[in-house]
Amino acid sequence: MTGYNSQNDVASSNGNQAGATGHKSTEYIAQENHTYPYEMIQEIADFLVKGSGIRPKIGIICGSGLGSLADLIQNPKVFEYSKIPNFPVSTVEGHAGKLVVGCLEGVNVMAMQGRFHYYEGYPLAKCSMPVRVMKLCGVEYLFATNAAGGINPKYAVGDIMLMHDHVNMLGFAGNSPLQGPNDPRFGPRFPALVNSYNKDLINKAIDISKAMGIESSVHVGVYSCLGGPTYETIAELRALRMMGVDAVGMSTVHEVITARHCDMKVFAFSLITNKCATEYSEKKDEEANHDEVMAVAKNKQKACCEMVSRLVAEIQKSL
Ligand SMILES: O=P(O)(O)O[C@@H]1C[C@H](O)[C@@H](CO)O1
Ligand SMILES: Nc1nc2[nH]cnc2c(=O)[nH]1
Repeated sequence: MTGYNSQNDVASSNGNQAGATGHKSTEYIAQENHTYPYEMIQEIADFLVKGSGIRPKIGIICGSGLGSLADLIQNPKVFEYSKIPNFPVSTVEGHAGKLVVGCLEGVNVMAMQGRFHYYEGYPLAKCSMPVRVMKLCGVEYLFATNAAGGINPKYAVGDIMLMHDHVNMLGFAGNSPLQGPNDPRFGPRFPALVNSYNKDLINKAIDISKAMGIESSVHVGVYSCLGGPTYETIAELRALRMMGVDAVGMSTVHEVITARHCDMKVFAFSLITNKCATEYSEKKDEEANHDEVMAVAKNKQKACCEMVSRLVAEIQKSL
């Protein structure tokens, strides 16, 4: 271990502060931005590969209430986040805080039962750090799932939206998981994000939805991530709709950015857990709440699990 702890007080690591030239070292700037050096990510990846004896090809991030996706995994080796060196811990209900490594449909996979959100107090680089860990474990495909509010009036609660693009509201505000010094071993300084969501995987998922008989409740749309933890105001929802956003949440975008930066193929979907009101109303039952989000996710976990395992089986055919 390098001994570096991203939660350390930056000022206490005086060895890395501005030198005689007045310039801050790259390592110091990395610490200041709470980014993880490549070597530290490598150490976490080595710990997981050694501990599981597996090099996963697909990484899965389970959204709120969708942790049962990881229960599909055969011969699972389970790592509690608190036992993984330098890993953050999950603090949100519906995010168990476990990493499950094993086999799904004949493919080695790694699933996060619990992700890290910006509103938990973690900087974006820390929220999406596990994606880099996945990469160094050998992961080539990222499957990211989330619970989201449906803004598109055609979406119903319980529908699935396959993400084909996103609007990065945190990025509009100047925040990025790639902020700070760039390590080219992960990817380029200025990555392009057009075609971030793999078209082939989206098409396969559409075919799967037809085979499952659920195509009328599966859509292809645009997701936007806000910082949370508040749900949106009516004015914000109207603005998002005008921007072409179909579903809104508090995650995924920074994970996708990190995955594309290191050239992973990305598939992502939102489970629509609530309809976002765009008209003013005093009715309490029209307000979004996390209990409803969790209940809908629990109800729909079977379909979500089937979608994921069938898509993994499709990937297996092409390996
Ligand atoms: O982790 P995801 O994006 O699935 O969770 C969503 C966003 C918040 O964490 C929570 C709000 O209910 O659900
Ligand atoms: N931001 C946001 N996140 C959600 N997660 C589940 N539902 C919602 C929602 O309506 N808004």
